[in-house]
Amino acid sequence: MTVADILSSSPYAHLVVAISLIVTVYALYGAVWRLYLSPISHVPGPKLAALTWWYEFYYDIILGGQYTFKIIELHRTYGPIIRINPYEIHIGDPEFHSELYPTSNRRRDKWRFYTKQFGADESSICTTDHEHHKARRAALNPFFSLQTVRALQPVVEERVDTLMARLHEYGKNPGTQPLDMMYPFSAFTYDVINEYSFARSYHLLEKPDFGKEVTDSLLTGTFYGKWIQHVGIIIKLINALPETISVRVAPALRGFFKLKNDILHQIAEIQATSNTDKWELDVSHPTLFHELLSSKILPPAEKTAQRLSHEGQIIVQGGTLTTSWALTLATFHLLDRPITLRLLRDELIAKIPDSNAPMPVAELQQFPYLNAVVKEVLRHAIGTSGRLTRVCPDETLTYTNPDTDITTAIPPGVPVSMTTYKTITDPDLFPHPHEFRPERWLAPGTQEEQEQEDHEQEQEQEPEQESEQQRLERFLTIFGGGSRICLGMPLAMAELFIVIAKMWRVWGAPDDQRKGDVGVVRVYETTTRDAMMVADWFVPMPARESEGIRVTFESK
Ligand code: HEM
Repeated sequence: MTVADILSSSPYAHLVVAISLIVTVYALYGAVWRLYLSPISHVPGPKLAALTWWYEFYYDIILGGQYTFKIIELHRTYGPIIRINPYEIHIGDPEFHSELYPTSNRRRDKWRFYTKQFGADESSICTTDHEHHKARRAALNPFFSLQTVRALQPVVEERVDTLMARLHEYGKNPGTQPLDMMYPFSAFTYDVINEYSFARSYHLLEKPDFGKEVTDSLLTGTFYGKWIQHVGIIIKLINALPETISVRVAPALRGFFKLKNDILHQIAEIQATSNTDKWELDVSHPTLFHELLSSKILPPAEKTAQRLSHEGQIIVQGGTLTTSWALTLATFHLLDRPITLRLLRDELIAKIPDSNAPMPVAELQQFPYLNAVVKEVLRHAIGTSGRLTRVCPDETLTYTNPDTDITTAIPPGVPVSMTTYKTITDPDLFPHPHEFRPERWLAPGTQEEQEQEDHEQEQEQEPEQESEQQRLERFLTIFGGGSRICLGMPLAMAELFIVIAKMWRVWGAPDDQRKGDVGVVRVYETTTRDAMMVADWFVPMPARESEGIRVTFESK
């Protein structure tokens, strides 16, 4: 059959051929543009990644959260600056962090492809425009400032005491199953963020299974993130369906919908008391929504229930799994490397003679070994394992490769990202990166010697010279950086310091029993493999077959 035969065989044949031609020419032009004409065509990287999104899709969706690892491998092949998809550049040099995420007011927008994954378009974390984000963030900041967190420490402490009581009760029953620590710690962080922000506690800590379903649904939500990012239509379709149908289509999202609805419901309740004498009176302390609804910074359009619910949703999601994973890893690593637990307990017992006395965070943060443990725990926990992408709309960034002295210009408007996981596992910065070594954060010598040394150095050195420890801290970019730095950092730090101090002040390991201990904690069939990230679902995920970080408690 000739082309002429085909064209004359159907009245639509001409149309089909014309459309095919247009699509082919368009695809060819797109390919040529991406490979040779794009403003970032000069940046090294695999041609396939520059040509098509399917490259990233393959690693993240088909192989499951693997692109972060692939990016690190690509850096080894192509150098510190690479192109990782048709539009985005990735930088693997930790020194570039302060340039990409500056603390000054240089504009840093976000990229829609990055923000899509959170499924809460009107929240601060998803706000692409720099100035718009600044306004939204300014309204949130006072509620999560260091001062507010310290003032609301009793809210955190009440939940820590409940957590401790639950663990003690658990340990009284020798026949009970080992505990996957992610559940009690997630119950704790979930209760805290809800009580702290919305004066509402779900009391997951009091539930027999520590509210496992809630933690599982939050984990499922993170799994959907990459799908939403790559196949955005999914969330649109699910949202367009009536909820009764959407929970059937995606039953794993049931918990997520409940979270959204609860938040919307609470906002409506608070809005209803506005301008009445019930405003603030029906809760134990002002809530985030009281703060936002009465904000003088935000215009009315920013105070809609829909927008505030997006803000609330991110705060609950962001405030739960990140910190609970860090606490879970702290439990494992301290028990897995007994010398670290022994040194920590020496310090806690010496500095906190009465284990029932209040432990103000500001004081705990002065304990050198506890500080080192928290930093090392954060480094292992990674926080957000995915790359953080920014767009500089009005400046040309330049990156100079320190090995070759070659400078690459990054035109305005190009999405650029860095990955904290790469930095904190870099053996040149953190030797034996997968080992738990709090001592890397301590200066050599005793604390007193070090203080003396620091003092002498201060006298001798130019003020801008940084010590090795300060340099390492600069690379501990777990909370992000610049104007978009984690909102909940002071709260997360308070939770980590208080829980680790309170727990290990009174619980010992089998070979480390002290006077006044309430019991013994043992690792149960858990190895370092269970504590390692093997997939990046924006938060780090351990191996699928892992049964979690499991321990047993034996109360005295
Ligand atoms: C160890 C615990 C935590 C880690 C490692 C962590 C990490 C991060 C990181 C890396 C970002 C920046 C994301 C970006 O650049 O797009 C971020 C943002 C954020 N975090 Fe956290 N986070 C933690 C705990 C918390 C807690 C307890 C809260 C509760 C309030 C929270 C709420 C948020 C919010 C609302 C944002 C968005 C801020 C904005 O865009 O202005 N996080 N977090």
